Amino acid sequence: MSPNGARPVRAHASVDNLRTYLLAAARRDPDRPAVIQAAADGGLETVTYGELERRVDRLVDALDALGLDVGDRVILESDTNADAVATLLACATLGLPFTPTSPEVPDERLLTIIDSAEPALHIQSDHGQRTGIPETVGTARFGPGGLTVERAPAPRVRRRRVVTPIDTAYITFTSGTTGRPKGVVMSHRGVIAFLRGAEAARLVTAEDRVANTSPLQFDFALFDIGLALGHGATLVPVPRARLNWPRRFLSYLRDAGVTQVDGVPSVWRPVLRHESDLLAEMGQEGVLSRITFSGEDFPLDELRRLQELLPKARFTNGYGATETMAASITEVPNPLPPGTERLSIGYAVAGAEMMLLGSDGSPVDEPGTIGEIYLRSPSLFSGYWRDPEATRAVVLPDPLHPGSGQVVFKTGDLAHMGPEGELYFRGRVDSQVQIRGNRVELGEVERRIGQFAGVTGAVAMVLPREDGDPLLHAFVTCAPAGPAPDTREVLAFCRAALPAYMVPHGLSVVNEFPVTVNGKVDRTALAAHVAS
Ligand SMILES: Nc1ncnc2c1ncn2[C@@H]1O[C@H](COS(=O)(=O)NC(=O)C[C@H](N)c2cccc(Br)c2)[C@@H](O)[C@H]1O
Repeated sequence: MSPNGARPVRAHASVDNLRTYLLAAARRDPDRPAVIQAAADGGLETVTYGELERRVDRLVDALDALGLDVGDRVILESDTNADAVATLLACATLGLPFTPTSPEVPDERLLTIIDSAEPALHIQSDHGQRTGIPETVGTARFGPGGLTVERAPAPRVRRRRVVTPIDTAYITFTSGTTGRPKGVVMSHRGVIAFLRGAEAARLVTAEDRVANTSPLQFDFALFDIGLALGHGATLVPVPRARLNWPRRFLSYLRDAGVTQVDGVPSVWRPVLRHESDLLAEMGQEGVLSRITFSGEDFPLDELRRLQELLPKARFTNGYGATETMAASITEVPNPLPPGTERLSIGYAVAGAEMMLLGSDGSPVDEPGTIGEIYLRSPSLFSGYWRDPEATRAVVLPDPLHPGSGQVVFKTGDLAHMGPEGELYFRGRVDSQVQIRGNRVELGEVERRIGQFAGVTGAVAMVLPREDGDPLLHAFVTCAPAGPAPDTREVLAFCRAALPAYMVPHGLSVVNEFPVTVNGKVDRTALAAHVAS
């Protein structure tokens, strides 16, 4: 509280603020490396925890001078790097919710987000290319030299005094399967609760160098920042240009001394296809000690090939949704036991609990029976931005104690329980399709096709049709060396193991699967492929 009770010059961050949590290591050992990143001259540069904190505080002063109030939104558009991290920490210090986005997000999507979030400020890096930000939004740039304001935000009255743990740390807009982006509002308390829960998984020590390969608007990137800095380790953001060149990607990891790589399964596809020898060499060196993946099922044949090349590495399957940051972190045996059909998503992280409910809302505790995952978690989001109806659809009264005021998160994911209560992902509720009156889990079809010799990946979907039943169609990628698999043989292979209604009506061989900006397989783009 300010001494004479007058409006404070700036709200001060209390306990449990993203900035205090992520810069704790700067107290202990300011000279340790916080970020190792690509330098302008093409080499690498290190930013220590002490230097990072200095940049944060300089940005706090500059942002504070703009007179924004706790809760005023800031769009942070950048690749992941030390100055982007400093900027989001400066926002956290002042209680300014940041909406992370990245340069490759198309203009019209950014404008949709701006229209919804009504931010006070858009900040991009010194060399950011974005133009056309609406006049109602202030604009600024950040860099190692601090903040440059191009257009000051409209003045406003400051009403808040303290940034509390339940204030919003970030609002990240998910594309959402329904198309209209939904703003996931995450509080400081929520994101810190998940990061604390993840600490119990002991993924990282202070000596680790954690490579982030996700774009900033994907909360996997925020997790990587939190995981690395929260443990006093070193974050190594991988420039997107490097990700598309497997050789440059691997040499970057090697040059930076990366010990862990976090990313969605698709980041490994080009490496497996073009640079398996170099990866095998690195596997023998034993520097890469952990691979953490999340976002979607890791196709098992690709995972097995990755494990063969990295026999000394540990593998971690991170499962969960942005609405709770995530839910579980599960060690994957390396090598996968032969005959493994599915990866476990284990148990919720410390402090949270997953349970299965049947479509009638009653608990499912019979091993093997499919139910929908409901999550009880302190990292539950505050709700969808300006969309109470969508919020009410997924934040539900605790099914075990409906009158208690307790709520759980309805994940929309299906799973079955194993013998010890560990869960196995069985697809999304909305990826169950009806084919000729039969319920089909597309993942089952994909799994069968993926077992066909020479097929390296399979995606199944129903293609809408004006008249008659929707048609089941499959897309496959195949090994670059071998011949393209014969469609008739693949469909016969499916018929040998699947009921007729689960056998695709058509099959298309594609060179590679298109991916969304977050790196997940882009099913919409695939469907358009057939329509074209
Ligand atoms: N490991 C899996 N196996 C299978 N299906 C997965 C996995 N992880 C997700 N999914 C699917 O993706 C949905 C959710 O998508 S999301 O909101 O974009 N979030 C994400 O993908 C990433 C997630 N926020 C996250 C962020 C940081 C760390 C971790 Br650790 C996880 C889930 O509901 C699942 O359907």
